[in-house]
Amino acid sequence: MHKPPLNTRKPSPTRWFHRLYTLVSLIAISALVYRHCCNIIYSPTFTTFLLFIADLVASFLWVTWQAFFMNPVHHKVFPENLPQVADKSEYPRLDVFVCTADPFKEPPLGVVNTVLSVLAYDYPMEKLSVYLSDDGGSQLTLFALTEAAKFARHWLPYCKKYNVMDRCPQVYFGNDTSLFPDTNDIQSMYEDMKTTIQNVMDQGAINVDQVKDTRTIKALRKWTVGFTRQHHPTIIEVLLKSAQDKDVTGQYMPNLFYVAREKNKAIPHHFKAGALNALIRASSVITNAPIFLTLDCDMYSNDPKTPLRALCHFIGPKADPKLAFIQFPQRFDNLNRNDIYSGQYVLETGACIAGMDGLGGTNFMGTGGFFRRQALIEYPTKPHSLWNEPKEYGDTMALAHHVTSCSYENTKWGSEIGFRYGVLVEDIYTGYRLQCLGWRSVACDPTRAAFLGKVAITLNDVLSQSNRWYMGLLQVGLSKFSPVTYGIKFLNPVQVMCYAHYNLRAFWSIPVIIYALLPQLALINSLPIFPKVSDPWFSLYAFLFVGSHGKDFLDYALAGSAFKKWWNSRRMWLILGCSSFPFSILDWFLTSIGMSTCDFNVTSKVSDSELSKRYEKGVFEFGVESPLLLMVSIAATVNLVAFLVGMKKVLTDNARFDELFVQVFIAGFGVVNSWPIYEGMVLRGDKGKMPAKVTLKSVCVALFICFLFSLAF
Ligand SMILES: O=c1ccn([C@@H]2O[C@H](COP(=O)(O)OP(=O)(O)O[C@H]3O[C@H](CO)[C@@H](O)[C@H](O)[C@H]3O)[C@@H](O)[C@H]2O)c(=O)[nH]1
Ligand SMILES: [Mn+2]
Repeated sequence: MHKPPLNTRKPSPTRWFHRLYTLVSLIAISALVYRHCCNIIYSPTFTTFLLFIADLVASFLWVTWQAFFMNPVHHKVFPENLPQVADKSEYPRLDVFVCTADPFKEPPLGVVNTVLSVLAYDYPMEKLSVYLSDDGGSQLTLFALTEAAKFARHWLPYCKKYNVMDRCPQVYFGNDTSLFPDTNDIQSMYEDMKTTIQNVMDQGAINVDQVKDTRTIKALRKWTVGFTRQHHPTIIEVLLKSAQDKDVTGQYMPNLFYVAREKNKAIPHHFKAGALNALIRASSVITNAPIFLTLDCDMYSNDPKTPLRALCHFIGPKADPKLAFIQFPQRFDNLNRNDIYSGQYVLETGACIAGMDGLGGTNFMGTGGFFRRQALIEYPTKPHSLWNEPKEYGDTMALAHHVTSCSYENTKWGSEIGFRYGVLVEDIYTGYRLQCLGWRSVACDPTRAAFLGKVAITLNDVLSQSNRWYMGLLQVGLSKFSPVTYGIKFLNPVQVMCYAHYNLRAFWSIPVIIYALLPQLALINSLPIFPKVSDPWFSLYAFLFVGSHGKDFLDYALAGSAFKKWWNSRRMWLILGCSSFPFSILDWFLTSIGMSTCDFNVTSKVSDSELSKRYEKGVFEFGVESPLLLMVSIAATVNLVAFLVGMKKVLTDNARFDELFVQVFIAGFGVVNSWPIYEGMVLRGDKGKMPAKVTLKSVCVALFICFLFSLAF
């Protein structure tokens, strides 16, 4: 019998345009490199050398960036055809892993909203299990989850009865919902749950004596004296058991588990990768679904049919047996209109994943990935036993406790199986290592986002998050598993370029810092360092600048973004280039010589209403004193000084215009981009302005740099 397709794969027609563009630009870049080489040979100065290095690094990153556009493909899925391909009873079981790590940075109310949104998936209930991993080891989180389990008994049948789309209750009740006969009832139940959770959060701790439910009391009593979040035994709680627990209409519920793996101060826990591996093992014992989904605690489900979309790749006669994971790109629901911090990563979560999809497999992004369990527990060719010990534990739960203990980690976990350890970006690293083993991956990017999460909304949070990411990426890029030396043996060379681009992106700081200071300092000292406007080489610079910015703008426009959003993204690249990126390199260096340990600083998902309001308005949030912000202000100040001095020079002496134009332009570009920084430094009076100390320090340092260089030139 002919079965309709579950998915299709189409190369994007835009690839021809990208390839042509890349070719033309490669010629221009070669000309630039030629010019630099001549300069180095015939007028070797410190300046020519620095400019050469800057352009060389920028060219490398630019060329590797083009790799993402060489062969984009789009996968489409047809969940509506599933009934003709498989009976519901044949659907595989599905485990969902939700990770949380800190009840004060990741409010439990948000966490349980995510949990509720996936519990309410349109999927056979007896096949669905949700595991919450709590690296914060917090009673608050467990308590919130028990409340959520009670509310779920009402919420799930309500969602199914009215076929609700927004199954995250916070979102559902936040929208103007259509009123059904029982909407008010369910809403007040939700509000009650919210108040109960809020109350214990306000107290900051749980008074077990105030809890009524005996099962919950028993669970909470596991937090004995001496229990800390860094040091405690495993806690696994079964909050809903599919075969027993029924919702208010008498239907079976999914399974729901709370897991806080054992922590021991003396044993590294490997952050999220460690948490996920503990869940893989615990769930292998308990439910052992062949497919699991990983989610960050802020990434709630925005579409109840998402697992069915994932099935379209995993089942059916044409399913790829070597498919390791399906990535649903990260999307966010709290972005402001023009996305001032460029948190959406428009291209990285759009064009780039389509690009890598066409080259052998999309990168894994940490959240929104449906995995074939087998891919993480064995080699594609060599079967590998999951257990390093015989199953002598009669009781499943005892075994589950055993496999989530720290001592269990003393195996191949993190090196050959499971999410890979040793770097701060376990996600992209694990995806990459799987691909090196011959596994493949695809992207699934439905019009309605499958998941929605939260972007960081203060500049410092954004910068320190990027600091962590790019440090983690460097850990891969500069290790023995670097795509350039290791990946190249297994992957498509163009895909290697993509990974190399991500892994080495922190070096973007080299051209940014050089271009943010050198032309400006030379300008202050009336030293021309670029071709005159009348020089034919000038047109090469103009072409490269306009060409690269124009292409980038076009890529954004094709992704449906407006000009301002694109502009903000360009600004963020400059900001990151002088703050997070150099710090990532420094961190990498300090860690590799053993002078620093890498730490996963969890991004805050809390936002007070004042802060959210300022973010909504699109003003930058500085607020805290931080070296990251200091770097940005220094660069901004140098550019302002240089621009003013330079303008005076070219206006008073017309003859100088020709030779100093490029430098005045670069300083001016810096000034325009730094506008929100100046506002934060001097024009604003609100709480989010740049702290006076940072402003003062940066002005002093900037003036000192200017002075120092006037001696050097
Ligand atoms: O020791 C830890 C630290 C973090 N987490 C969880 O990891 C997730 C991501 O942490 P977050 O602070 O939100 O980091 P982000 O930088 O926003 O996360 C992005 O980058 C991470 C590292 O590359 C990926 O794991 C994430 O999926 C991706 O969204 C959250 O659910 C945390 O609860 C843990 O479970 N244990
Ligand atoms: Mn996050």
